[in-house]
Amino acid sequence: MSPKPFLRIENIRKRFGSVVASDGVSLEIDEGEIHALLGENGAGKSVLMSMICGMVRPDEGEIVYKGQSVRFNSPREAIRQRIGMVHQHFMLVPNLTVAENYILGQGSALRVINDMDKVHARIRELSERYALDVRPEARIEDLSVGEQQRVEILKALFHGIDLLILDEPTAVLTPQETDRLLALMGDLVKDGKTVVFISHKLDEVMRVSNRISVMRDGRLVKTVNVADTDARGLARMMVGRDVRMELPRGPAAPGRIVLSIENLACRSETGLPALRGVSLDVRSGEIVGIAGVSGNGQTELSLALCGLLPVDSGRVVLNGQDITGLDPARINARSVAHIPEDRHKHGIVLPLSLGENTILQRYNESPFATSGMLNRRPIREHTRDLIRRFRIKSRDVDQKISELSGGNQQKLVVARELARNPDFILVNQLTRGIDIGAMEFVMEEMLKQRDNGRAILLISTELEELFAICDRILVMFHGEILGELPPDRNRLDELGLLMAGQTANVVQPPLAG
Ligand SMILES: Nc1ncnc2c1ncn2[C@@H]1O[C@H](COP(=O)(O)OP(=O)(O)OP(=O)(O)O)[C@@H](O)[C@H]1O
Repeated sequence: MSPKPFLRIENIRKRFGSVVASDGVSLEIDEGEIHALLGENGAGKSVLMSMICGMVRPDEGEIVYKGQSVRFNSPREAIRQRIGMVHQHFMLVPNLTVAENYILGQGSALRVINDMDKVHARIRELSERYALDVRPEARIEDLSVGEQQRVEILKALFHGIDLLILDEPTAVLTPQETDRLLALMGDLVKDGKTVVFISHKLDEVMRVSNRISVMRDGRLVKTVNVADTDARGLARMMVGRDVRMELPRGPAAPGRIVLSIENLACRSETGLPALRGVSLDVRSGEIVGIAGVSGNGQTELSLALCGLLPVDSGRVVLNGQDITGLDPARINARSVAHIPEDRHKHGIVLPLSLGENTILQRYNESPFATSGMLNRRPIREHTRDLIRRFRIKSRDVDQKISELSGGNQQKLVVARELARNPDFILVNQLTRGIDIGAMEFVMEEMLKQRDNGRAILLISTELEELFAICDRILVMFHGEILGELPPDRNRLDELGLLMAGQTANVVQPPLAG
């Protein structure tokens, strides 16, 4: 007889108005396994996991955990039963320390650990045991995204968990941080814990999981052993068709210089030098990639280009005009599209509707407004058109964008920005959170924009994305451009060396001008 499953979900249903997020899902998780959950954007992965951790209440169905039927009314109740979840967007209070975040709202549950010294000691102990590098006194706002994620994971361990659910944990991590996280999952399992993680990255899913469940349209398609499948088969199961791993594309035909960056220097939000004299040109009809380990000035480069970070010295010239130091609205108005790295901070306004988000920068433009009044019909028609073309899974244009799945929010940002017919498109992490079927579509759209003469600067930590659509790749290290390479996968080693800051044996780009 097979052992009783650790967690059994039976015929779970969840609707949001007319959207069926879970349509009778049954799934079993074994104790001590790493179980990956795959599926297209909006397939219902996050909602399903949120029901297990008490964030969302199912309409119907049963969750049987450690042999008992359970129904959690809040994440706190789930944590009491030793189930923790780390969400796509972290739930930490930025101006508090790590330790303060952990005890926030704990009340009487903290009787056992009733003074701060003990809390700090416990955090240090767990941090050391799992090599998490988390300092209890560190303030959340001073930490990088990768560090904040480790703080979230340690928070779950601090409260004591047997089951850890991670929602797209590697989307925001560098390759090195990803390796570290995957190793951590292995360590947790060795300590008797069970891990469920959601991902769109088939290679990492294949690397660490024991079993993989694929969801589509609110249903479970299948659960497979990792040994019985491969990336191509998984992609087909997810999307329902074969996904091309290589995009066909013709050579670029670069024209005039659209964007010219000259010796740009600026500091990060925390006041440290971030760009140390960056110079580059982007011509019409080409996609220039910026590769690099994140934290080497890419964030500051994109923020400075769209007026969100002050420039210390140097110039940014767009279509022959100096735009250095202009405010974001003025830069926007000069035919610059921006697909930001952090969509919640710079891309969308969560409490607004899809329609309102679609015209964020055009709310006083014809046909969307006349004499300061919004025209609902053209806004709705334009939004509906984008939803249809980009296959954005949504209920209605008046729906709040916060109700969309993460990948569908990203698709809306990409669709909105490309629809503005910009001369220059600045992209930082194009496909973050987007499923592999939609990724193919979004990358093809970028190539179409290139062929229509747009100038595109694509900053990415995903080398595959850079190889797939860029015409040349520049490498950033310590706030400088260290070199340039063609998008040739055979030169991956050279690219890796440049990303690590080593310039020996690498051909330098010709001097600009
Ligand atoms: N609070 C909500 N109100 C309305 N609809 C919602 C809400 N939360 C989720 N949905 C809808 O439920 C469906 C499933 O969403 P879910 O976030 O689970 O998708 P996902 O598989 O995690 O997608 P992604 O890969 O893009 O993160 C989507 O159509 C989404 O718009």
